[in-house]
Amino acid sequence: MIEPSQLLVPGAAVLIALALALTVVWLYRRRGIADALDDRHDRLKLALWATGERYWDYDVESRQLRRLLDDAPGGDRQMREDTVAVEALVHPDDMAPARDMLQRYLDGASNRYEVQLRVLGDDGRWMWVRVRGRAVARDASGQVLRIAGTALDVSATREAERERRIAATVLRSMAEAVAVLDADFHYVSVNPAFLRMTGYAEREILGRTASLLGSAQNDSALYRQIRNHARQQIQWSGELWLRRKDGDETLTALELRTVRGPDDHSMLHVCVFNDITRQKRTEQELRYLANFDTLTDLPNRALLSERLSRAIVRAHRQDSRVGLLLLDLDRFKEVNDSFGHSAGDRILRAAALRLQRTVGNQHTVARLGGDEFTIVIEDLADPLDTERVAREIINAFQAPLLLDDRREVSISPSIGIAIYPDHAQVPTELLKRADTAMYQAKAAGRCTFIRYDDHMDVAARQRAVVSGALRRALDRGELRLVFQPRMALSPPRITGVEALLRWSSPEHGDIAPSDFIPIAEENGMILEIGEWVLREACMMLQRWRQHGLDDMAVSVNVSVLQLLRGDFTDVVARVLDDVGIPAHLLELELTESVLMANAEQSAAQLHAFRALGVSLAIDDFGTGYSSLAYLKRLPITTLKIDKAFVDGLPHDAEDSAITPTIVAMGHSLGLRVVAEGVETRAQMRFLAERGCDEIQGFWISPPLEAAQCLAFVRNWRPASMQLPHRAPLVTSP
Ligand SMILES: Nc1nc2c(ncn2[C@@H]2O[C@H](COP(=O)(O)O[C@H]3[C@@H](O)[C@H](n4cnc5c(=O)[nH]c(N)nc54)O[C@@H]3COP(=O)(O)O)[C@@H](O)[C@H]2O)c(=O)[nH]1
Repeated sequence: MIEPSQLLVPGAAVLIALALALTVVWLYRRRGIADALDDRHDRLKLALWATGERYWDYDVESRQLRRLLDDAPGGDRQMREDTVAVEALVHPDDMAPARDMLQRYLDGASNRYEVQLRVLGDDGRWMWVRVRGRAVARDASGQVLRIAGTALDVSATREAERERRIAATVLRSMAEAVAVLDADFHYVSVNPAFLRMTGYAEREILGRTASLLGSAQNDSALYRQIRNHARQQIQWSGELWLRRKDGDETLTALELRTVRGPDDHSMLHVCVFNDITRQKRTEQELRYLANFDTLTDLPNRALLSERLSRAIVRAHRQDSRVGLLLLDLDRFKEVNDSFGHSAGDRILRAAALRLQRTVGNQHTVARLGGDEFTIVIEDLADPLDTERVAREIINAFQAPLLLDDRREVSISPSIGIAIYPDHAQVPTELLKRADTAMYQAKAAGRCTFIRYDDHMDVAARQRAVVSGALRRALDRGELRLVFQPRMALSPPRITGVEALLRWSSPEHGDIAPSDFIPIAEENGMILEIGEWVLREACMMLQRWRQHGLDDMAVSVNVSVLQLLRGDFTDVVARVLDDVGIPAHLLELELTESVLMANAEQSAAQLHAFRALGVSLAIDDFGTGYSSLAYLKRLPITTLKIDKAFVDGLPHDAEDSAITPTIVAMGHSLGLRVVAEGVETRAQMRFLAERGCDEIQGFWISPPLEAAQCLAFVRNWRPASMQLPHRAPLVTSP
């Protein structure tokens, strides 16, 4: 029989064994669970490490944050963690957004907690983290007690994003047009400046090939060159025409670089375009302005010098000659002043055209300025060829130039010729020689050409010396006036004198007015000298008036420059006023050519002189090209027949026919007619018999010093002249 105690013992033992077994199982399972947990923990740790995320757990009430710190995986299985107050961790500026987000989440406005903020890193620096979390514990009423989640360091991403945004903003706001093309030269990105430059919308460009903007102005070799550079990843820069959507073409400065695309495999061509159309145009305009004369479109002095230099270098190499023609339009200034400056411009343009047509395009025709032109003739086989060209030019100018539809003007050239290497070796000297020759052509009577020779230089140098001396002559008192009496024929009496200028230079001796007045006109001194002459002549007359010669008049020669000076009427009025002689006793003599060339322009001024009461004479009448129609419109009082028509009287048939005609014509216009250069009694008789009003010339008296002139006039008696009775007026031979 089994004792209950015996029964108990095995039962207890079973129980104990069972308990032990259970304990072992439990312990075993617990160990298994712990192992499984450790495993999961490691996996979580691995996952967090792999994603770069950090685990955190936040206690809403204590506002403490428990962090699982980021250790290297596979090492210590004890995860390091710490607990910090949120305020100690989060950047003060980001506390508010963090709290706001928390509140929204706690209020249920957001189904997860997500925010980006700066937290203090392990190294003590702020770093941007993206924080995400959800509630992991709630109380019975559903209130969130804890939130757990992960935090990811996004500093680098944010920096990259910031840089991308800056780059995009810069690209958008860049003045330069930027286009990015893929490896096959298709547009993949363009900026607004590019769209503005090309006139296309973005959708019309993206995906299209670069040839969309191709221009025929670009050489196909240029495209090949650009593409080759791009493919070889060599930077390319240069000029490229782009054809806009509207068909217009834009010249651009292109900078092309090839870079790796974001995937690191593909190539992207980044093109930066600058619109240089205007800059180029400005450059071209500047180059044009620097080298061409804008009025005639001919090369200017600068370009001429360049071409002439090159021609000389070539001629030197080939042992050949270069001819240089320097051409000046005769009396252009007078024509210009007469017809007005815009007409003058038209004449210059027409002259330029005629020159170019005459010499042909193979020779350089340039405008040096004013009415001066040059022609460069290269490969001169014979120096005489320059004269042939000069002759052709003079012939070409025989036909008048068209001023406009209705008017035309005849203008002749004077041409100076110089030849390399015969006359000079360098362009400047060659030009000087041609200029000297041109002056000689002018002096020889204009409308002609003259080839330079060495003697001419002496004359040119002398002219320069005289010009310099003349500038000092007034101040040094080297100028004086002489006076030539003028006599009325019926009844005979001395009516007045013509004041004539004389220059006695201590260095150069007596210089004739015909030599120095053109120089004074050239260098502008005539204005000062002319005013001096006017004042001196009036003062002398006033002195003679005080000696009883109170009905005598004085004539003063007026040069074209004085006439054209706007204030000459004022000068005359002031002198008359200062000196105090009656205006009608002053006569201004203007040469016929001056007056005719300036008829239109100066008519108003002549009327102003007449309004002052001053008399006006046409000097050297018959030598110019006056028309009666013009004469009639001018308020002239006197006509002075040029000595050239008096010289042949009374025997020369032409002079004998012309002078009475001029007398009759003058009278028909109501003018007083004076014959100049009367040297003989026979001339005087002829003129007196034909009704000429007055004479002047050596037969009465040569020009006299002031004192002698006064004595001459005072002592003059009509009987001494043995004057004839007036013959009937003859108007034709
Ligand atoms: N603008 C100015 N021009 C002036 C002035 N003074 C003179 N001149 C001009 O110079 C030119 C030459 O003048 P000049 O050498 O004085 O000769 C004058 C007379 O001496 C000369 N003359 C007069 N009578 C005779 C003569 O019988 N025979 C002869 N062989 N010569 C004679 O003629 C000149 C006068 O010419 P004109 O003026 O045309 O009446 C001359 O063109 C002067 O005008 C000045 O101050 N300003």
